[in-house]
Formats: sequence, C-alpha cells, structure tokens
Amino acid sequence: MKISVIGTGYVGLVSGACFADVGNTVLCLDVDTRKITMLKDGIIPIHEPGLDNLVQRNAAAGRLLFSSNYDDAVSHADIIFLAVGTPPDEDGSADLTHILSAARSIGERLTKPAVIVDKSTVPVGTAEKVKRAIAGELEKRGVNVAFHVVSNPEFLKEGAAIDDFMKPDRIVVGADDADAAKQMRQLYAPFSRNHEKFVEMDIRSAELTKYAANAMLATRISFMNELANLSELLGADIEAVRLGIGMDPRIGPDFLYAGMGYGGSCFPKDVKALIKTASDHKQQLHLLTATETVNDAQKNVLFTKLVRFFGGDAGLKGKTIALWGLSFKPNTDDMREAPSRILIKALFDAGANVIAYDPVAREEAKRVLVAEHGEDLCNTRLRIVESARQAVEGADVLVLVTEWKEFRAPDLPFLAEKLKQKAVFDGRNIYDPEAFAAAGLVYEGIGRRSGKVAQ
Ligand SMILES: NC(=O)c1ccc[n+]([C@@H]2O[C@H](COP(=O)([O-])OP(=O)(O)OC[C@H]3O[C@@H](n4cnc5c(N)ncnc54)[C@H](O)[C@@H]3O)[C@@H](O)[C@H]2O)c1
Ligand SMILES: O=c1ccn([C@@H]2O[C@H](COP(=O)(O)OP(=O)(O)O[C@H]3O[C@H](CO)[C@@H](O)[C@H](O)[C@H]3O)[C@@H](O)[C@H]2O)c(=O)[nH]1
Repeated sequence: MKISVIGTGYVGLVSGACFADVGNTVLCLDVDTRKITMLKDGIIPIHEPGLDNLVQRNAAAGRLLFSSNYDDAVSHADIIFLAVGTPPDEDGSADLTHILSAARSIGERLTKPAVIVDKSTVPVGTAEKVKRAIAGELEKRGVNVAFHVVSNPEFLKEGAAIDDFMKPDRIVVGADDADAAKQMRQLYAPFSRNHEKFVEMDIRSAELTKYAANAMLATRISFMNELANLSELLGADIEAVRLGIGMDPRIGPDFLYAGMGYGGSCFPKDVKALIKTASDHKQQLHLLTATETVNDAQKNVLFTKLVRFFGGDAGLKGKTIALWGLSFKPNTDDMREAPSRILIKALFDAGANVIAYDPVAREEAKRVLVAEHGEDLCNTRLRIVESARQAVEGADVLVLVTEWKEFRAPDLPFLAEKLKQKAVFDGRNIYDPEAFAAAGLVYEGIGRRSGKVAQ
C-alpha cells in the first residue's frame, strides 16, 4: 500500500518505518525542514532503540521516503496518517492547531480518494473537525473527492516503541465506513495474525479509548505513589506490597512502581485533556483530578526528603547534589515533563549545586535546562558530566532519578568513599536498602524501609 505519515515525531517516525518494514511504500512528511534534512541524511532526530537501523534499512530499500512538501505527501498515498503533536493548551485542552492545519493542507491538494487516519491523541469529536477542515478546502476548490476519516490511536511507549508497534497488544480502529475499516484491517494484517488484535468500533469510542488507557495507567501510578507515602508512615515497604498485590491476576504486575511521579509527553497532557473534556460537558472527573494532584505532589517528594536530610531548606545552600538520570524514563532522551526538571528547579531555588549524568539525554537536558533557567544559572550551578562515576566526585549525596540499566549495580564502596555525606536517595526503588546499609551508606527510597547503617 502507499502511505503518507504527517509528522515525524516518535509516533510518525516509528509507525512510518514499521509500515515500510512490512512492504508498504511510506512517505514521511514534516514541516520542520531541519528534521527532514537530517532524516534524508540518515540521521535520526530522536533516541529510540533500534529506530536508526529500521529507518536506514527501509530508506535504502526505497520504501521509506522523506519530504517537507505536502504536494508529494498527498499525491503519494491512499492512506494518510496524521501524527502531529497535540500539546496541552493553557486551559489543559489538547491544542488541535497542528492537526487541523495538516488537515487543511491535505484538503487543499486532495485529488483522489483517500483514507485520512487520526493517529495523534485527540479529544472525542476531533475526527469530525478533521473531516470538516478537509471538506471545507475541497469546497473552496469546487472539487468533489471521496475521503473518509478514521481514528487509530497509538499505544506505543517511548524506549520500547518498535516492539510495541510491531507486536501490539491491540489495534484500535474507529470508523464509520466499512471500506475504510477494511483497508485499515488489511494494512495492519502483518502485525496481527488472523486480525486477532484488531478492535473495530465507532470513531468517538476509539478516540476515548486512548484517553481511557492513559488515564487508567496514570491512576495506577498515583495510587501506588500515595500508598508508598503511607507505607513510610506505617513502617511498611511498598516494594513488598507491590509484589503482594501484583500477583493477583485481577491487578497484574505492570505499572505498579512507586517513584518520582509520572512524566513524559503523554500521561500529564492526556490526563489534563480528559479532565478538561469532561468539564466542558459539565462533569467533574474526581478520580482523575486526584491522580493529577497526587502526581504533582509526588514530583516533590525527593526534594522534601533532601530538605529533611540537610536539616531544612537552608541546609541545602551550597551543597552539591549528584543526579543519575535526567530523561523522564530510561531508553529515551525525552525531557518532556521529566521529574528531574522539578527537582533541579527546587535545588536551584534552595541554593544547591547539581552534577548530573544521563547516558543519552545530556544534550537535550542541557538545551531544556538552559531554556528554563538561563545560561548564567546553568553555567554556575549545573554541571552535566560524561560518566556516572564523575557525577559522584565532589558530591554530598546521590539521587537516582531515572532507572537506566547502567545504574542498577553501583560500586557501593566507591559511593561510600566519594559521597561526602554518604547518602543515596533512590527515586525509583531499584536498590536493596540492606546492601547500601552494609556498605555504610544511608539509603532512602520511596515508601521503603531503610536499611540500618552498621556503626
Ligand atoms: N510520544 C509518544 O510516545 C506517543 C505515543 C502515543 C501517542 N502519541 C501521540 O501522538 C502524537 C504525536 O506525538 P509525538 O511525541 O510523536 O510528537 P512530536 O511533538 O515529537 O512530533 C510531532 C511532529 O509533528 C510536526 N508537525 C507539526 N505540525 C505539522 C504540520 N502541520 N504538518 C506536518 N508536520 C507537522 C512537528 O514538526 C513534529 O516533528 C501526539 O498526539 C501524542 O499525544 C505519542
Ligand atoms: O509503574 C510505573 C510505570 C511508569 N511510571 C512512569 O510513568 C511515566 C510514563 O511511562 P511509560 O508509560 O512507560 O512511557 P510513555 O512513553 O509516556 O508511554 C505512555 O504514553 C504513551 C503516549 O500516549 C502511550 O502510547 C503508552 O501506552 C503509555 O504507556 C514515566 O515517567 C514513568 O517513569 C511510573 O512511575 N511507574
């Protein structure tokens, strides 16, 4: 099949490359000409494991093309995916500027029948807006071209995006036309034996399914974070509780990890957008509002622990805090809504210095932090270094922020020797408190029983 994908962010690039890999001819378009130039040169603008190989292989085979020209994209395809960003607007609603602009660009050029697919995460009713935007442009041109808009939300996770796309749990398609639905079924056949993963429904339900999934997962995380904070007060260990409840098949083991609060480009914005959609319909989503409140508070939990450890806000002034990890989760350089940003701001406000290391997000973090705090503050109070060991040199304490694999087996005698205050704060509960205590290190996790340091 001939496909165009509009937008070359995570979703556009991963889905475009995966569709090409199963034999389709895919044209990926972006209005960001810098990205298209990079992609044409074989450079992948984001860090996603396996994506460089996948893109290069399919580009070399002539199945994956890049362009910033809408004429190319619209004339190329029978199926056009919209995978542009839908960032939060000031009032929390999803900003549809990009998706409607892309729809108009298609309408201005469409000359043959096509299926237009909403792949971006968009509020219920957006497919109708996209349809109106395209139809409006066709009308202006005085032409009549048959087209259908379908909803096909994406469920991939950053860091595991290719696997998620190639082996999906489910493929949700909302359509109001049988032929368009059939084309989608055929397109996804290579990813779903006997179409067993294909779930077809009406368009509005498909749009809501995407928000329902993210809202449910975000709520699980906030639930566990609240219980973690309670565990601390009760002298229980949230890690034991997690194992104890996760084995119940009705609960399941995934997405039960307490930590520094959920971040990333999706959960925070999608939770906000669903709350806003409901309030536009005069319904208050009490549970989801609490999910968000708990998450905002959780992003400050580690800072509160640091304040307590240093005997109050003033105690942090002039201290040096080492951070391991900056990206919002491992295996990505994405800094969108990363909990590290909240922690770094609080540390700067308290007068502390930060030495940070991240395996891949160093450049992106620097860009984001300089934009947030200015060159001067970053030059004087922040050092982003080239190794985990370097980050610890001269630091008072260490905070594990992102659970990258390379942080999982730390050299404890080295930490005990280098950290001036011999203390480690584990924002992801990946360490064994007893082992740290045995090495003479104070250990604090999230909702955990700390090991007792041998005197
Ligand atoms: N990032 C994820 O893991 C993920 C997963 C599932 C769903 N989603 C959803 O998919 C959508 C895209 O997310 P993303 O993270 O890939 O976005 P992104 O912000 O990384 O990339 C979006 C791209 O769209 C381009 N763009 C904007 N307006 C355009 C236009 N009019 N024409 C052509 N290109 C245009 C931008 O230049 C940018 O490169 C969002 O709605 C998001 O919620 C994201
Ligand atoms: O038990 C857990 C699991 C995750 N997180 C945090 O939750 C956030 C989101 O993590 P994850 O879901 O793995 O990453 P995303 O790439 O943001 O993926 C989510 O958002 C995407 C965009 O909508 C969806 O497609 C995915 O299905 C959905 O998992 C991160 O900050 C994680 O640290 C926790 O704190 N505890």
